[in-house]
Amino acid sequence: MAASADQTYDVIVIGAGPVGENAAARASATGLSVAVVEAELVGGECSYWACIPSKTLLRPGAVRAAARATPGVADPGPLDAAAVLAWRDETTGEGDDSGQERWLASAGIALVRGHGRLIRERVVEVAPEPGSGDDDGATRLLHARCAVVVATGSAPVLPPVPGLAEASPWTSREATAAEEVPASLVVVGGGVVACEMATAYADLGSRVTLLARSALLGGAERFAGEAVVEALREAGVDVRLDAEVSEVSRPEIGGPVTVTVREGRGVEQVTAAELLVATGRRPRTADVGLDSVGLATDVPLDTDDSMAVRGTARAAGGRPWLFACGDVTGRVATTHQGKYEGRVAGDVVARLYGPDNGAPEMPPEGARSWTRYAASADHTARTQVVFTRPQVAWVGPTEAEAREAGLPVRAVSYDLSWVAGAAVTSPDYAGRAQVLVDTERQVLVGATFVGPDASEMLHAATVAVVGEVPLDRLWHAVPVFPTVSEVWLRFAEEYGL
Ligand SMILES: Cc1cc2nc3c(=O)[nH]c(=O)nc-3n(C[C@H](O)[C@H](O)[C@H](O)COP(=O)(O)OP(=O)(O)OC[C@H]3O[C@@H](n4cnc5c(N)ncnc54)[C@H](O)[C@@H]3O)c2cc1C
Ligand SMILES: NC(=O)c1ccc[n+]([C@@H]2O[C@H](COP(=O)([O-])OP(=O)(O)OC[C@H]3O[C@@H](n4cnc5c(N)ncnc54)[C@H](O)[C@@H]3O)[C@@H](O)[C@H]2O)c1
Repeated sequence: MAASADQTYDVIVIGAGPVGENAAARASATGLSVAVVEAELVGGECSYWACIPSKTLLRPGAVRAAARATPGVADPGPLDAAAVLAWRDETTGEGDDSGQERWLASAGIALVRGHGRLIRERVVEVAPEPGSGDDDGATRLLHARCAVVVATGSAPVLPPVPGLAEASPWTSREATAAEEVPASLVVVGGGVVACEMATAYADLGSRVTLLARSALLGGAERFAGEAVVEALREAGVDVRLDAEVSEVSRPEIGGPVTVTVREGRGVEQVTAAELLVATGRRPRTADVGLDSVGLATDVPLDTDDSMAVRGTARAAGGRPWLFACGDVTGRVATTHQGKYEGRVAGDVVARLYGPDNGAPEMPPEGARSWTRYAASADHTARTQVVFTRPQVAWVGPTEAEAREAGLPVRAVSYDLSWVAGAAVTSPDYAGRAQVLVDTERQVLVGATFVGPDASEMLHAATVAVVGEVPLDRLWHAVPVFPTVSEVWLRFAEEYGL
């Protein structure tokens, strides 16, 4: 459904990434009229330059490693890089978002292509983006009868290193969309993007150097980052920790790039065919017109747990009119957690403004925890998987974070290679898992799994954490023999049950 001329909708969502789409779908399903404004591609960063292409680039290496670790399976040899990149293109649709556009239409959601910006309360100006599709070159105004949801995502940050910007380095966009595999690659950063892309490009045959200023995967348990360092080194990646990049030089764009690195032992230069900078992202709030409604720009949009933006005037009846969800809030930067926030925002808007469709009553602010009207899991049960080899998957706080928050926790750790399921997976199976038990309440508050396919083991822990399942009840959740999930029995035994 293409929108035309200036129009009024019940709800306007700025940004049609995975998060905006979810907010729009939940609000629209209740009968509210909804328009989403998109400046680039419907589906957002995740579909074209982030989650989907990166996971496609990582999967062939994981399959090859599994084959190599299984007796009797022939070594598949080097990856066919051209075939991997072609599969990546297939999964991203090569930037064709017509499928997502059809999905919006089928859900009855209007799509307005262009750059959306608030110009006053509940009024969004949409300026055409060159080449963005069905615009007729005219700026249009969209009026929201009820609410505006900002879901504009985030953009990569380049640190202010002399010569870096001029060297035109790759960010995650270029790394996930590359048409060729560079012979050598320097990766700056030690977070999720750096670790995943170092793994993928080493798999694809690049000679990779990873420069991290501290340990790897700072948001995860330390033992997880250490396992990734070891595995990357085994895969041939030159991992340098405590390495500060002080200068970058690239005499010719497209030519070799030289990075000056300060390490404990002195100053060194590393030259490679390409440079990837993966030093974090910032919420995209600079050009959304937030100043027109009295909010600061270029900082994360501060929301409460109903995803209502704090600091804006309220509509009649004290109802909030401005909501935000996903990366733009700075709460959590993953697709799944952002989509959860999008569902919360959509449900809150629908309950506050929509027709009565039998949805549960919304409790007063402060009493909404664990209802569909509050993104409570953002605080206590956020989940993340890093698709390195080994994979790193966790829910809830790390042990250090839990202690800092004053929780009385005991960490119970177990070597995954000791369970029968590991022995029948591979003779070389390596991994570690840890749960955090709140010793006063006798429930799990966090868990970390490091190992092959750890991603698929996480959800059991998430259910236990969110459900606050008492340990003596968890004892009756009998894990299947011989699976790696038998570690759950070992956790209980180690804890003393
Ligand atoms: C390399 C990489 C790999 C990742 N892998 C994973 C993963 O495996 N799993 C995971 O959970 N997360 C992953 N993430 C994180 C994930 O991509 C983000 O958390 C997710 O995309 C956030 O969704 P969003 O809808 O908030 O923002 P986005 O996906 O960024 O979407 C925002 C949309 O808003 C549009 N927009 C912005 N401003 C305007 C405006 N003013 N007007 C109109 N439209 C506008 C943009 O064009 C975009 O389409 C990865 C990130 C990176 C960089
Ligand atoms: N599998 C996934 O869920 C997945 C995959 C990729 C990205 N993401 C999300 O995307 C977001 C961005 O990822 P990211 O890896 O860019 O950020 P990040 O915050 O995970 O890591 C940033 C890294 O850059 C380093 N750094 C920061 N400033 C620096 C500087 N000036 N010089 C040198 N190093 C510097 C930090 O120490 C850290 O190691 C993350 O929040 C992540 O959640 C998720």
